[in-house]
Amino acid sequence: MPSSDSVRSDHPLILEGLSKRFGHTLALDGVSLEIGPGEVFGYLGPNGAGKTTTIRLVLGMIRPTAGRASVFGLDTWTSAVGVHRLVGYVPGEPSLYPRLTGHEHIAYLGHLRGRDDRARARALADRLGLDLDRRTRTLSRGNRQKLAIVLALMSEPRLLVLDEPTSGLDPLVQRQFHALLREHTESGGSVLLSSHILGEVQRVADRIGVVREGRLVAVERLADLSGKSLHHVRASFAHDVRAEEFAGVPGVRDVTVEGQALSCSAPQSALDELLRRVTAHTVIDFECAEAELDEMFLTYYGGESDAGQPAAQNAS
Ligand SMILES: Nc1ncnc2c1ncn2[C@@H]1O[C@H](COP(=O)(O)OP(=O)(O)OP(=O)(O)O)[C@@H](O)[C@H]1O
Repeated sequence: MPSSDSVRSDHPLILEGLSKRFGHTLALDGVSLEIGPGEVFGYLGPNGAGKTTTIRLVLGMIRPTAGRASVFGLDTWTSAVGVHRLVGYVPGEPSLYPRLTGHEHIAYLGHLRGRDDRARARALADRLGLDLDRRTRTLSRGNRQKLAIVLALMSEPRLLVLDEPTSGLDPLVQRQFHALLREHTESGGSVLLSSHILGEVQRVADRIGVVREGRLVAVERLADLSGKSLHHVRASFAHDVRAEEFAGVPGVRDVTVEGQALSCSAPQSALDELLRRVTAHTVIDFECAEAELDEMFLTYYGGESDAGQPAAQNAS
């Protein structure tokens, strides 16, 4: 039988009853979670839910009020230096030295870490289309984000912690970035990916945790969550339509029809049938947009704070 410590040291990340209080604010309230080798865990929540607080605890930047976080068995507060060797971090707003170039950042970090990752960093920059010769103060937000990704990935960390990493990246670069994440997980690396946008994590995550008011209210496999993601649908037709035609689709809600215009909300699982009914008519305009995550919370995890408890028990 392996000892409990050796079990822990196999785990890229374990949160156990992790809580953080700032004065009167309980920013994080007893979050427990395990991320396995090769797993991408999407950590979703609206603004102020506690995502950044969790990341700061995972990186050992702040001390838990209760509970603990460990990375490969190392307590992130008491062994922060060891943890930093294993973790690559991409912040939402990278803090870079404005007068240094990309190359100089790479050399500086390599010096701090005592290793030479320049060749790998150059290869990463090439794939992302980043010019390492420019001073970072002249870089666009997207290029600053690319540099942060290069700096986090170049040392081949075993756990990547990403805070809304693709918010400044164009779709082509996002695709490259997702390919890099896949390579990372295929070689056994793990990812904690925090975001308030479901779409951002949906493309890459294996499991998704929903955090609200400091509590983990649900943990689900991606396949189960995607059927629930809520969409707003609007359509204009060449002639009058009746609300009943659309209201009959299971899951479709808030159906309103005003003359020739339909609007309603539908979970992803209902879109196919809804579209069939829409295209039975002559469509002159159509719009389908994923609802903001906050709204999805209100729909599936809102109301009573215990709404997501059964799902939360699946946290493993
Ligand atoms: N240093 C601090 N002092 C006081 N309150 C804080 C501090 N840091 C965070 N909080 C509070 O803790 C709660 C959680 O904040 P946190 O930044 O973790 O949320 P978040 O999910 O990352 O939100 P966002 O997406 O807006 O970054 C908020 O109510 C926030 O105001």
